[in-house]
Amino acid sequence: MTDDTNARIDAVVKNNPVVLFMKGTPLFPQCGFSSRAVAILERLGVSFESVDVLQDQAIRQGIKGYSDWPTIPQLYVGGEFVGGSDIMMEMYESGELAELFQNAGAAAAEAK
Ligand SMILES: N[C@@H](CCC(=O)N[C@@H](CS)C(=O)NCC(=O)O)C(=O)O
Repeated sequence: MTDDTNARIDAVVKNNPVVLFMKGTPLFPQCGFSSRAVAILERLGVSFESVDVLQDQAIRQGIKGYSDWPTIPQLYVGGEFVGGSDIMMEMYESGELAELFQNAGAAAAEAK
């Protein structure tokens, strides 16, 4: 991955509380895994920034090296990699994902 791609990914991840790297857009996901990730976030009522990796091959490949995770979608909360759609689903079902967003929200509120 080039330094430029790494810097672009880093900026999106660090400057947005919740970011989903996905295929397609939340309105028109282009893959079942991305669609599932969007559905989980929408179910939790979380507002998020999305990045369509199909629009940028450098980001599509670069994000895998950035997180050391081989697939898309990828969820980042508070600058940290959380996981793909399987992990999101497990965390959603256990309540862990809702808790993560609550804690992230509390941290953002405290920082103000
Ligand atoms: N277990 C993963 C599966 C995701 C997956 O298999 N993604 C594939 C198809 S969308 C992928 O990213 N392949 C590499 C690529 O398309 O660059 C998850 O739950 O997120």
